[in-house]
Amino acid sequence: MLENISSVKVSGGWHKQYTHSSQSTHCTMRFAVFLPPGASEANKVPVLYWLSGLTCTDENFMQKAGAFNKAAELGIAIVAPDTSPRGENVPNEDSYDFAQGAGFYVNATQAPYNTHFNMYDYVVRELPALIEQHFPVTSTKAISGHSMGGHGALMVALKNPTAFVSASAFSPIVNPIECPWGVKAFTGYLGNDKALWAQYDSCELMKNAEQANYLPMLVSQGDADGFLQEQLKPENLVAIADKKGYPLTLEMQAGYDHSYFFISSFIDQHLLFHHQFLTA
Ligand SMILES: CC(=O)Oc1ccc2c(C)cc(=O)oc2c1
Repeated sequence: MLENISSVKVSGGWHKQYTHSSQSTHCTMRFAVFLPPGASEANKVPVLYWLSGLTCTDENFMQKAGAFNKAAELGIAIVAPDTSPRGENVPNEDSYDFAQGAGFYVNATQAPYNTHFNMYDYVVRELPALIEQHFPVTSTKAISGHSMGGHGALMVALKNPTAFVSASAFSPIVNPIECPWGVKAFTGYLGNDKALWAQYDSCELMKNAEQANYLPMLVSQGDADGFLQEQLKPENLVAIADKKGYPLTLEMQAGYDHSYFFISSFIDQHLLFHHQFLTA
């Protein structure tokens, strides 16, 4: 049961927010959807799923990315979930990079996180099913995200190559098992089983990808991003892609940082990238 909590007209389409009771995270979840002009049961549109980064909610991308004019022009719906389960009964920590606001798009195995922190199931299964049931969209999907959400987008696409037509990311954490944010989150959510960690690591997943399942992938990275060397390490993914002939394009952008100023500067390019596969 969806509860509509806001509806605002934008770029000729509609931005709407909803809450619902989630079977994956066992709490109330919120998401936002942008429906382009003309989307209807008679004219269903494809969907770009956007996964946000640490500390974000469904609102950051929708309010700051400036994606609506181009998405409206291209006829693409955008769905932005929250970045974690939330609420009084959901475990939390006094830190920006773990627990509420930092679900890392995994299914936690460790108590007390394993009841609610099942963001992988939520974004891969529950949310798309809900979206396809309640909105005028097709089942054709692409996925993108930023930082922790860039990790989520690439990882989810690599694990589900037939569910998505393309994947992209801004400033993604491409190798979480080899960076401080990822090690902290995976230890907390998944325990010490490094084989389980590898199942959520884009570099490890790309190493094992079969050519028949390769997806077009675009990564944008600012070279003035303070997290580039310690946390993000896009060169690790590029090395694997080059070795395997995986169709990954990394675009380094001079002078850009980790913020939504960067995302808003290149979101049109990412929408055009996805559009060619969403409409193929
Ligand atoms: C709105 C905004 O700027 O979001 C934002 C800021 C910083 C970060 C960091 C440091 C990591 C991340 O995963 O996401 C993220 C998002």
